[in-house]
Amino acid sequence: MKLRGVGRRYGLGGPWVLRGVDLDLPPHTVVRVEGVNGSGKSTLLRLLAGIDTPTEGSLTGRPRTAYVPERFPAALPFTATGYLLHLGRIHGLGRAAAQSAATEWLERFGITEYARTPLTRLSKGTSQKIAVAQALLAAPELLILDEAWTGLDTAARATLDGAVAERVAAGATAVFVDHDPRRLADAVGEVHRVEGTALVAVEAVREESGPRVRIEAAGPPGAVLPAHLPGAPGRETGLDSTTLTVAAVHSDALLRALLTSRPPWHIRGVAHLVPEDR
Ligand SMILES: Nc1ncnc2c1ncn2[C@@H]1O[C@H](COP(=O)(O)OP(=O)(O)OP(=O)(O)O)[C@@H](O)[C@H]1O
Repeated sequence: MKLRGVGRRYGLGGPWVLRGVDLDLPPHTVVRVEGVNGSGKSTLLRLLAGIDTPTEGSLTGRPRTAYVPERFPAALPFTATGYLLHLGRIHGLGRAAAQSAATEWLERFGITEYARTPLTRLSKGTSQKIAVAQALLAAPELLILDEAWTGLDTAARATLDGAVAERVAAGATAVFVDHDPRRLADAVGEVHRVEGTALVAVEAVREESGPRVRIEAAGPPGAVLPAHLPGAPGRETGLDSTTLTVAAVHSDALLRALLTSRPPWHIRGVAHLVPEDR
């Protein structure tokens, strides 16, 4: 998805919260959005999620999108499963697929026992698990997470981290805001900061100066590597294998992308590079 000249202000003649925002969301990428309190991070995420529209400028190329808002509207008249089924249908799943996805995500978050509990009777933590589960149900291509980890226990945070990694390895883009600067630190590919009304790209210094990993991969005869791979690895094609070099922060996502591509690639070797190897 591309944003060009996007601006948002609230009310007639209110101050601009965001203005002149240009942003490309590449596949296979985790994008962190930073900024001080009240700077416009949630405003940007709502625009990306498609639940708000810009006052000016354009968003093009809308992928299948799912969104975890900063605050989950817990007063809805559904049971946990009823809500997940409803959202699954909204995300385009058929009845059976929505049912099995709802069951799977209740299990993954360890809340199967609350399947029939009304949302209004769930604890804050369990409600937040439902808020996250509804976004993961239909394998979105763009996953927008506004402080989605807040209120989750340690196990659920790890489940969400793993789910983000799965989606990104499968080609999705994940955009998130979180108060913890270490959140998804090993997976973040791009950082953007809201400064004033502008969105500024933060240099991924860590990527350029940090450790790198070399992966030797072999595909079936004639197979071509996907054009977009996590971390945009350097490629060297050998006789019967390809050597990919990538910032270590992207190596897990790259390995997953190779192993889960169709047809899958075989991993012959993985080496951590020390600076003199480069
Ligand atoms: N629906 C709205 N109506 C009017 N003003 C709004 C609305 N939503 C946000 N704002 C204003 O827009 C500005 C940016 O708010 P936003 O919630 O996007 O910031 P944020 O960076 O996400 O803040 P925080 O870190 O506190 O969550 C604030 O001044 C806020 O008061």
